[in-house]
This record gives sequence, C-alpha cells and structure tokens, in this order.
Amino acid sequence: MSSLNDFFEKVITVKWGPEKKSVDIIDQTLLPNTIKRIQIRTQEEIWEAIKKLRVRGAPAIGVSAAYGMAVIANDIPDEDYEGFYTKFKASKEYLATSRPTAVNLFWALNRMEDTVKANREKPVSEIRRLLYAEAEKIREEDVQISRNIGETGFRLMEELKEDGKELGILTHCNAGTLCSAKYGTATAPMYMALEHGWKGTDMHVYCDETRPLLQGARLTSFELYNAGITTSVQCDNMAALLMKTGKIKIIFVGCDRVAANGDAANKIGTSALAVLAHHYGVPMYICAPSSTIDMATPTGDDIPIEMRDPEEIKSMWYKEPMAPAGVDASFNPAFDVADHRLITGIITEKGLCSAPYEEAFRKFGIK
Ligand SMILES: CSC[C@H]1O[C@H](OP(=O)(O)O)[C@H](O)[C@@H]1O
Repeated sequence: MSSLNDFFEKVITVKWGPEKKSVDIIDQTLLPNTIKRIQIRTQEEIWEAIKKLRVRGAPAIGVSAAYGMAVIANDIPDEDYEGFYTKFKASKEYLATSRPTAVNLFWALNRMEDTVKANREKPVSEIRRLLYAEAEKIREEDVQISRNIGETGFRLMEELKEDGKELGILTHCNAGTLCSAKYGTATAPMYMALEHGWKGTDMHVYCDETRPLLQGARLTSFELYNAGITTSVQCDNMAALLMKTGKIKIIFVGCDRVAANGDAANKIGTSALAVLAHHYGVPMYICAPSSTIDMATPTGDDIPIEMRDPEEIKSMWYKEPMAPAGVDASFNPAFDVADHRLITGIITEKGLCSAPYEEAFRKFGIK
C-alpha cells in the first residue's frame, strides 16, 4: 500500500517543523486545490490555526494542541519551575479558548499540563524534553486508535458486503486522515478494507458535501479519491433519497464529543442523518476514540456547541453573497447532537459499544 502511505505522508496533518521549533501543518482551508504546509510556533499562531480550521477535526486538534504546547514551552525562557509553569499554564488556557466542542483539545492540553506537574522536581530543560515526548506519544497513540476503530468498522462492512456489488457507505463532514494523525476515524474502516485486500471499487463512499465549510466535498472526497476508493459527493439534502433507494448500506461518521449516555456531537447535520437512518433502517455508527467520550458530560444537552460566523453561510464559496444585501444568515452552529437512541453503535479503539452506552463505556474502562 505504498501509494496510500505516500498520500498519507503528503497530507500529514501535524508534524514537527524545522529543528522541532515549530509545528508544521497542512492548511486545510486551501484544500483540495492547494496543498500548502505552514509552520506555526506562537500561541497566537496555533490558536488562529485551530480557530480558522487550518487544522481541524477532534483528534487532529488534540495532536496539534499537544505539539503546540511543546514548541511554546520550548520558547519559555524561564529555567525556574514556578516561572516556567506560570507561563506554560497561561498559554495552555489561551489555546483552550480556540474552539469549545471537540473534547480532545482539552484532554490533550490537560495531558501536557499533567506532564509538567508530574515532573516538577526535574530541571525545566528535562520537562521541555518530556513535553516533546508526550506530544509524540499522543500522536502515535492516535494512529493505533484509528487502526483499531478501522478494524471494527471493516468487520461491519464485511457483514454487509454482497459479492460483485459495491458497498454503499455514507459519510458526513471529514473524519478522515485530515482530522487525525493518519487513518482518521470514520474513514479508517475504508482504509483497513484496502489493507485487507478490498479493491477501491468494492465500495462506493457517498460524501455529504457538508455545508457550510464543505469538509466532505473538499476533504473526504479528496482523501478517498487519492486512496483509489470509488467516491462521489452529494448535497447534504440528498442523503434521504440515497437511503430511501437502498444505495446506502452503512453510515460512518466521526464525532467531537460523546456524552456519557451516548449522545454524539458531530458536524451540523449529523442529527438529521441519524433521524433519517433510523427511519430507513440504515445502520449508523459513530467512530469515537475513547478520548472523545466525555463521561463528565451526562447528555448531549450538556455539550457546548460552537457558534461560528454566519458569514460562512452567506458568502463562503460564492462569487457573490448568496442572499440579497441586508438579509442576514440566521445562525451558524458548527455541530449538532445525534440522539443516542438513533445510533446503531459507537466504535471505539477498545471495541464496539452498543446501548446502553454508559454501561458499555464503563465496561471498556472509559472514565
Ligand atoms: C473525528 S473529528 C472529525 C469531526 O470534526 C469535524 O469538525 P470540524 O471540521 O469543524 O473540526 C467534524 O465534526 C468531524 O466529524
């Protein structure tokens, strides 16, 4: 699978910049037409990259925040612990304000801070080294987490595959390599299918374009096409007819935060997909690294939903604003919550969770 790994290398979301003094990310706002890598170093540059979705997707936000804290810590001049930690914590709390929904951001930042606090007796120079190591550990863990999720998802695909027919799969937004360290979450089953010998034509991935920022059309179809997987894009409002006409046999989506009861926050439109999938009897799976499951959040009603600039609806991707001057876009929530009662299963790296979800999470040791 060298060509696929070559592609993954080309679009790797987060890696060290020169001499590890910056974070090198692919600027996803320019994809698919321009593949441009940028180096970010200061807390302001890292905050802006997350806020503007130059790097995006819960796992990738976590990894980039971890890498970001390592390079920020490297630039803190203080050699005394108190001075170093004070500046470190201020930067950590600043990065935590970049986006509110993806719990991976906070989980990764806390894990970096824990690394500092656990080694307070060591020289600051050693703490800086340990922060780089912890960031790389978070990244390496994400690769294996994706593979585990992918293997479980692939087994579900195998159960549905009919000889000689392409398996119709629907995705929403981008939960692919561009939202993670390598294999993604919702796309990991497709990538594992290729590793298990499936041909790209054994499946057909229908990518919701995913208004307003078009992560599906711009990013997921870009990934899957380059992986040689049959893929097409459709308007979000076409998913119902695809399900009604039997084209979709399974749905895989990512998530930004899963509540303890299994309610899953994901890109806006996911809750509608869950209602449609339940109505048409199409199995729908949330692909969720356990770091995205937040047992401290009881239900989906408690998940903070990021409200973005409504201008993204009116003028993004249009030569001219789509609505008459003076007509404002009403609101622009970046996420909504799929009701746990409509979700067929939640695929974690520890295994497939079925309802009742809180019980299933606890059985897998998810705290
Ligand atoms: C598995 S993370 C992918 C998840 O993140 C996306 O949001 P955004 O592009 O705004 O970062 C979307 O919700 C994806 O499903």
